[in-house]
Amino acid sequence: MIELKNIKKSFGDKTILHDISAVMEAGKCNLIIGASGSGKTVLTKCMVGLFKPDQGEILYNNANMLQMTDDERKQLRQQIGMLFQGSALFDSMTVEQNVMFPLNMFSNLSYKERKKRASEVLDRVNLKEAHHKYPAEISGGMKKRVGIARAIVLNPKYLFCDEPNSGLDPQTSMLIDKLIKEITAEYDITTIVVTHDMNSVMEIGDHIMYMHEGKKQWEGSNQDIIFSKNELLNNFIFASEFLQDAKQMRMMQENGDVPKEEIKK
Ligand SMILES: Nc1ncnc2c1ncn2[C@@H]1O[C@H](COP(=O)(O)OP(=O)(O)OP(=O)(O)O)[C@@H](O)[C@H]1O
Repeated sequence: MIELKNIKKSFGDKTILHDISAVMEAGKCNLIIGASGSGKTVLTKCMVGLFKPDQGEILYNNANMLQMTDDERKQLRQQIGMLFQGSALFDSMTVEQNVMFPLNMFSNLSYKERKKRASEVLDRVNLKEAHHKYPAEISGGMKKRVGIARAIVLNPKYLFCDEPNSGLDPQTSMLIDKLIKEITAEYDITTIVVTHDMNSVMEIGDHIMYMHEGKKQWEGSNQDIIFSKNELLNNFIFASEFLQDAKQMRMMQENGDVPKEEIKK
C-alpha cells in the first residue's frame, strides 16, 4: 500500500499539487485520471522519488520515503517496476536482453539464473517466441508486453504504468489492461496506472483518483464512478460515449429503460 499525505509541490511560484492525500491499495489497480496538465505525472514522479514534494508524506507500507536514507531509498527503488509511455526499450538490445537488463544491474544472480528468470516473465506475458527479436521487429502491443516483463522481472511490490495504452488499438489495449490486472492480483502488487483511457477505467479501475488542476477531486471504484455527483468528474468522464453507454446500461438494469439525455444529469 502507498499512502500520500498532504502532498504539495510548486515549480517557482506555480503550485502544481495542492495538498493531495490518497491511498493506493495493495493488490489492486489504482488509476490516476485527469485532463492534460492536471498534475498526474508530477504526482507519480513524486511517488517514485524523481521529484521531491515541498510538503507531505509518501508512505510505502508505513515507511516515509521522504525520510529514508539513500540506502533505504535505493532498496525501495528496487521494489518499484515501471512501464514507461512508449515502452522505452533499448533498440540495440534483443527482447531478452531488455528484460535481463534490470537483473544485470540489480541482482546477484548468475547468467544462467538471469536468463531463466527473463524467460519466465517473457512466458508470463505470452512472448515465448520473441526472445531474440529486436524492438524494431515487433508490434507496439508486443513492445508493451516486453515493457511489462522488464517491469516485473525483479518481482516488484509496486508497479507504475504511464499511459499503458497510448498508441495501441482498442483490442490490444484491452489485452494489455487484462495483463496488468492479472499480474497485479497474481503477484499482489500495488499498481498505479496513469491513464486517459475510459475503457481502462471501467475494466481495471479497482480504485480511481480523479485530479483537476492539481487537486484530488474524487476517488472511488469503477462501480461508483458513473454515479458520481461531482460535476467536474462528470464533465471529464462523460466526454466518453463509452461511459454514457455503460451508465445507461446500468440504469436500465436497475430502473428499466432510461433515455440517453437523462444520463448526464
Ligand atoms: N519540471 C517541471 N518544471 C516546471 N513545471 C512543470 C514541470 N513538470 C511539469 N510541470 C507543470 O506541471 C503541470 C502538470 O503537469 P503534468 O505533466 O503533471 O500533467 P499531466 O496531468 O501528467 O498531463 P498529461 O496528461 O498531458 O501527461 C503542468 O502545468 C506542467 O507544465
